Amino acid sequence: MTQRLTQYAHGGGCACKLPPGELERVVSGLARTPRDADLLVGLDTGDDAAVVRIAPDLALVATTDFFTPVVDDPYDWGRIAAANALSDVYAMGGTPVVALNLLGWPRDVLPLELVEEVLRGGLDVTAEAGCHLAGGHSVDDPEPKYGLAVTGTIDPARIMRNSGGTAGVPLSLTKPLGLGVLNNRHKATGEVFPEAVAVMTTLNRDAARAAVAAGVTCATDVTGFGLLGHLHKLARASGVTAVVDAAAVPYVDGARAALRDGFISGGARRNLDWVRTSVDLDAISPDEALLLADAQTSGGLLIAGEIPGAVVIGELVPDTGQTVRVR
Ligand SMILES: Nc1ncnc2c1ncn2[C@@H]1O[C@H](COP(=O)(O)OP(=O)(O)OP(=O)(O)O)[C@@H](O)[C@H]1O
Ligand SMILES: [Mg+2]
Repeated sequence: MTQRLTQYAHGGGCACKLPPGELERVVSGLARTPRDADLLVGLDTGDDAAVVRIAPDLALVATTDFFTPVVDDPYDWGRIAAANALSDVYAMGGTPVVALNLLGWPRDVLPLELVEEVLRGGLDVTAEAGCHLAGGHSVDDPEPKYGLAVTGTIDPARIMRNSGGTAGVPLSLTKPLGLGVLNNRHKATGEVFPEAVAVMTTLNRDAARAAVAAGVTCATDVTGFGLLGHLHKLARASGVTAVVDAAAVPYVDGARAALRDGFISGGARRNLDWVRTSVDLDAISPDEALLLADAQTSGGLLIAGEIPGAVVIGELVPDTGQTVRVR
């Protein structure tokens, strides 16, 4: 491949998100806007998507996500970005219905054939999700960016909120971690990690369906703030403490080696700095903490409950004064 897409990105995938503390500061003013009763999920708890009731038994789910290239292959990047954008609908328990492309492209430096591959990847994944891809918006941009705005539907009585967790419930994770360190290694060396690409392009659809069917009321997806960051948000919003068994957390092959070889992202360190004062990490090594804070792209669902095929990584307990305790 002559053009390495990741070389045009200052940071890759969900690791290019604004750091969590800064994001909460900039959106806090918006959350103070008076809220209509039909806005079932708004900005209050920083949940995965907005949910608006439009009929007694029907609500819309709306979300958007886009980011810089996370892999060099344009088709794979398109698939990953689309799976990631759809994921926020699944994380609420919804069904995606229509998606619009969001595209930034440095038209002077990168050939248009590459964009066609990116968009083909996005189209294939939205089609797999049974979601229409029916438009978009494109700008000339020094840095390539791609993602989707997605609208879906949801049963208002079966929303999985990040604030819906209760003590005594197990915590499950549906995809392995380590995507951030492996993407970082790929960007630095060009090595390809097919297992990581397979994980990132897998839809969270089946996991979400299983969770909704099991009556789960609390879930989120694990993306740029890492497992520790998203678990911190979930526990804080739910008013509980999340206990994690570090040894039970699954990783993609090669993740530990990538950490050992120094391919940790700035995002992982920022995530860790953000949660450090609220999280008890005394039982694990600094390296293990970095892996748990590793910024994921198109990661799995973190579910307060159990579903077939997901790994139980801990449980929710009554609030101990800290949001997360790793043991
Ligand atoms: N510029 C913005 N204006 C208003 N709200 C925003 C803005 N950026 C983010 N948010 C909101 O802040 C919250 C956290 O955003 P964030 O992108 O971390 O979560 P997310 O949508 O679950 O993303 P993902 O799971 O893909 O990483 C969400 O409720 C999101 O809608
Ligand atoms: Mg999310």
